[in-house]
Amino acid sequence: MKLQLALDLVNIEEAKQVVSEVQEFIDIVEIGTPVVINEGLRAVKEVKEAFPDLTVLADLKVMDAGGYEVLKASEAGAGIVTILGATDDATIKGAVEEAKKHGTKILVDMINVKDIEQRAKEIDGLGVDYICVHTGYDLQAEGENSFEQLRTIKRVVSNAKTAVAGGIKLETLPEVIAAGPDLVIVGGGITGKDDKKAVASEMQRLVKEATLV
Ligand SMILES: O=C(CO)[C@H](O)[C@H](O)COP(=O)(O)O
Repeated sequence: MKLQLALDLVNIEEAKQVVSEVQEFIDIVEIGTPVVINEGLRAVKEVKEAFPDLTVLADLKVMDAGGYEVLKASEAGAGIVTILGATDDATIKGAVEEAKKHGTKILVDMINVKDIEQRAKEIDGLGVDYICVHTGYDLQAEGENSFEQLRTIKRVVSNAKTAVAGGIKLETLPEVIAAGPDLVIVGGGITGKDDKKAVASEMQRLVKEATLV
């Protein structure tokens, strides 16, 4: 089980500052969609250059032109690129094909997919690396989370690894870990805390403990 830090509401300098505080406790650093919108793929490039030992995920949430967008993110240094599960199979296949040329991994974000079970089964046959259930900010604000969806994909996905994102906090992490995802993605649960190091350290401890069981 791995821990990914999601950076969403920062610029490049702030991103580097946060990563420098918690880098020893995380496996993957996500350059979130708002950061890419504000700063472009330069954010991926600069963070990868500053932290070459960390895998950088570019949260592009690709919906079309899968091959081209994966190419550009890979050139910038992304080790993982996100594609939306709600898009068509052709886009996902194009992304997977391009990713293989660069050794990049594809994480499919199932945000706003209505029939998670059916779509996860379909996507699991397309050669992607991760299938991720995700409750976005707008539904988090309505009190939703992805924990039940995580149990669903754990049941039906057999090729890809599983991931979960959306509002995970230190207090809810044990419930998430109990469902056994391969990747736990945490944004505000770390970045919103005064002592980011302490929270990230404790999260890493819980994730590692579960991995050893
Ligand atoms: O992709 C995202 C929003 O679309 C976030 O990166 C993801 O939800 C994790 O952040 P948080 O833990 O703050 O919800």
